[in-house]
Amino acid sequence: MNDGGTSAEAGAAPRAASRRPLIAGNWKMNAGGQDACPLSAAVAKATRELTRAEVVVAPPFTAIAAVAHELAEAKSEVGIAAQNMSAEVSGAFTGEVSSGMLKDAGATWVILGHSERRQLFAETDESVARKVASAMAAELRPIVCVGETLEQREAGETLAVVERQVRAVLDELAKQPGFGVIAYEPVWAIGTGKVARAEDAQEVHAFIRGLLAKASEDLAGVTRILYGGSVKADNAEALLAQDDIDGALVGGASLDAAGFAKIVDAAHRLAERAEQG
Ligand SMILES: O=C[C@H](O)COP(=O)(O)O
Repeated sequence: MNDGGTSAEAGAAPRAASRRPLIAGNWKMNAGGQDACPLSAAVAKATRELTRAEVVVAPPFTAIAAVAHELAEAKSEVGIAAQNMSAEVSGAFTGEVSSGMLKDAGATWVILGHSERRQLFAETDESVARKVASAMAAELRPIVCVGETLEQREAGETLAVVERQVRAVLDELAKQPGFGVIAYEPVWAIGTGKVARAEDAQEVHAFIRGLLAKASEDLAGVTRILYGGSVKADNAEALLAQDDIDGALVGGASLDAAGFAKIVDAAHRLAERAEQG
């Protein structure tokens, strides 16, 4: 990828055994009603044996409690993420949902700073950083999304944009290395079917790891960096095989349990192969 220069060294830390691949399904504003439980049950069933990968689903707020109940009944290891939360703990914030409410409902993860939140709901690096701090204080694991728009990419600004977004949350993530996750999602690849070339994605992931290493080598070694943007069963393996791609944040393809399970399977098999040397 030809992009503007920045200072972080790429690929600062080798793939660590502690970075179990994580495949998270962001349902976005879908499957928030009657369809949430059958979908989560189908994901649980289809991924049960794929234990080398960690699996998370992110239903809309309205379905979190029902999905948590469904997964508990199934004795499933599939985790639950919310798609957003308030940085505030409680009070007069009509329409907002706090970290405590999400935990009570059964979430242990929260997606923060998704590009749809940044673009459509005016979230900024500062507001995302506040949310990350609030989530971590409540022991809710953040999946922090970063990524450039097409315009920024074409202007050669990819690494500068990603650096700015990562730096905004670096101090928080460094407080508890490995607790939070970063998802690199080039905005032009989200929901468009235009997936980043694996080597281009790897370059940005290595760059992000280099930024983490500036805070601490430990942080760089244990932080999982997911790729997101039109990940599907047929392109997952090439992406997940990259040294610094530790999983995927899947949108559209996570609404089909069988297709989603194929992505999890790719991560599981790659991890198995890596273990066998
Ligand atoms: O959170 C998920 C991403 O926005 C990717 O969505 P997508 O897989 O539909 O492109």
